[in-house]
Amino acid sequence: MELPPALLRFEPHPYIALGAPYGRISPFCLRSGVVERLLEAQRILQTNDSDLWLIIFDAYRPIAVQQFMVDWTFADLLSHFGLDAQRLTAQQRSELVEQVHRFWAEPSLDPATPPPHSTGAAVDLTLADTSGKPVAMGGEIDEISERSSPDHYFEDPTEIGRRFHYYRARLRTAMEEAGFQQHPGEWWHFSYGDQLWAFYQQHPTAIYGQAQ
Ligand SMILES: C[C@@H](N)C(=O)N[C@H](C)C(=O)O
Ligand SMILES: [Zn+2]
Repeated sequence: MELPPALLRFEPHPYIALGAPYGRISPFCLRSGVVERLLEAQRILQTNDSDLWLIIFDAYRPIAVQQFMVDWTFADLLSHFGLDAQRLTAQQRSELVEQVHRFWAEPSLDPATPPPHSTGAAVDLTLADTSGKPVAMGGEIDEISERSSPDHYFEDPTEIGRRFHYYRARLRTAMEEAGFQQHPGEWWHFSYGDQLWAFYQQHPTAIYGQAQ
């Protein structure tokens, strides 16, 4: 189902802005059981701090878009390091591919291993203030760096580091209390009912497979 207006979203959608092939499909869709839990997470968040809101960065992602974003991220890394795709050594290529797949799931077409967002059960999100502006979390969503680890600022003694950790903890606590599982390497990625959730929650199987 389409996300309700009670949940803020990034506009324009970041991957549509990059030209990702959604066709007529909305990226702001999720399983209804997942939407209910998101609303519950926002309610929990606001019982502790009424000035904070959830803001959705990305939700449902067709496999063609997963492939597009894997290719886009590879090209972005090439340009970041000033490398030419035609002149890569085998080792350089495999190191770049490994970096991409530390953050992006394989765009698998096998129904037994669907990419998380293709199930409609995974969501990338952050916190916003009362004006709808995303809160500084000490790293950008989709950033390929050590800062993306949820506990990156855990022992940071600086005031700003403590603030980043505080907001990351607020997001995680609200989402976990509503039943979500956080990705161990990405502070912004949560799911309910997909394979990653089942693995960490020791649930015998995922609740949701690839959505059509
Ligand atoms: C990179 C991020 N947007 C993301 O969603 N990562 C997970 C692991 C995925 O690709 O499903
Ligand atoms: Zn994600």
